[in-house]
Amino acid sequence: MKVTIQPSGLSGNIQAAASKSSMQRACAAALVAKGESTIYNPGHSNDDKAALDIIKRLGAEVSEQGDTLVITSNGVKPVAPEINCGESGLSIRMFTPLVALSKEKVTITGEGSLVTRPMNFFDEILPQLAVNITSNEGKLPMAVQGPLVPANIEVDGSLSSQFLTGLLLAYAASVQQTGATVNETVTITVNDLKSKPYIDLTLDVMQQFGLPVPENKDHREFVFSGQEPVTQTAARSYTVEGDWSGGAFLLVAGAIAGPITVRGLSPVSTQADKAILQALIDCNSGIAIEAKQIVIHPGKLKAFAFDATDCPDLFPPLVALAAYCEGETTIKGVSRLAHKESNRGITLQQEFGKMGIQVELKDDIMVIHGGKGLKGVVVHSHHDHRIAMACAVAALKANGETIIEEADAINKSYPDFYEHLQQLGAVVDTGEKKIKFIE
Ligand SMILES: O=C(O)C1=C[C@@H](OP(=O)(O)O)[C@@H](O)[C@H](O)C1
Ligand SMILES: C=C(OP(=O)(O)O)C(=O)O
Repeated sequence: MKVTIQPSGLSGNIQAAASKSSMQRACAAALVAKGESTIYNPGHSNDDKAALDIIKRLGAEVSEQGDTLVITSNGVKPVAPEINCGESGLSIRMFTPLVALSKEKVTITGEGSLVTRPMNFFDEILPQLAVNITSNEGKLPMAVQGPLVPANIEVDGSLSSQFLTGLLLAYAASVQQTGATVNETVTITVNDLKSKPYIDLTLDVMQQFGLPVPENKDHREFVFSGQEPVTQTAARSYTVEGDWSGGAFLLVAGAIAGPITVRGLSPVSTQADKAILQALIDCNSGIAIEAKQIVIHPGKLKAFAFDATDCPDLFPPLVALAAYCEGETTIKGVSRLAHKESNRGITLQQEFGKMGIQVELKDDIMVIHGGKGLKGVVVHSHHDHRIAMACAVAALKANGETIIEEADAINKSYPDFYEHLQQLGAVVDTGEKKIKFIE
């Protein structure tokens, strides 16, 4: 799918989409926490759909009640021999240890970029937890057979925090259901953990679903205390948070082409990408952060310095912002980008290069030479949702029309993104005819 964007000014209000990080964790927690979970504000991105399909295949029942989902689960009880994680890195890394809670052998597959993303963490770690695993040399497909038995282990957290998210949920489920560590403790020790706030989100969701929460010793050791097995748990409800990762694109769009007001982003969220606020302040955009909304408009934008090591998904919106900031913006953490949906350091360099913005990669630092104007050209998403969204936002003040190829990549995290830009007044042609109903 091609999307064409004309230079546009924005105005008005928009509600941020549901966070796939929050929604996918809620699906996993509802599966293992047992009993009934009511999920408010559920997301409908492809990654969210993948997570819902996975929990159904692992035995949960999901019913839609208006805008709400009710998930009923009796723990991990696979009803299919295979789960498909679509293109979701979080789903595969979070659900693999959960699948391994069962004694059934389950095959784990995925699609698109996921088949080339590294999973060898599991080849090394799961056998230490009594799980049989086969993989395609550290890639998909994998097959696992448990039941996983929590043990004291030491893991590497430098490639991704998502593996740790999966282990934390699996240990919590096992401790709660089998009381495996009654009278003792069990510890996951993590070396060089990156994307730390994502682990805070995991612990927050575990707590909200009544799962045992380990003691977090400086993001270095996670210590579960023993407890008696729990057979019955009370019903619970969870509201999926507004998405700071997708919301960052809206906020940058406001800083480039606003004024706009973004609602539904909680200032007290543990989401990593809330850190976009600091960059928006540092670059001199006009921003007012209120309890229930953020109002943002362009200022005399200037270059800024930012460390995105723990919030790597901010690179694409930050590059779009930096392109409009006078001077050399530096962003640290490029090495975190190699194994996302595309190799994002390179794809940002290529696509913004086409728009006339020089992006340099110097070891772990990205330098963006901004403030000289952007050309309206044809760019390509590399089938990466965040590259498509970065290009779309950058296009808003280019000197002519921008065409984004494979623009439908946004469905992975933010299917309503182009529609939201249109609602804010951007001239965006998605090739889809809109039928207007007259009341
Ligand atoms: O746990 C999560 O929800 C995520 C963690 C991050 O991955 P890494 O931990 O691999 O950096 C992030 O990039 C990804 O989009 C979502
Ligand atoms: C990298 C991403 O997601 P995941 O790793 O879950 O596929 C992302 O959303 O940018």
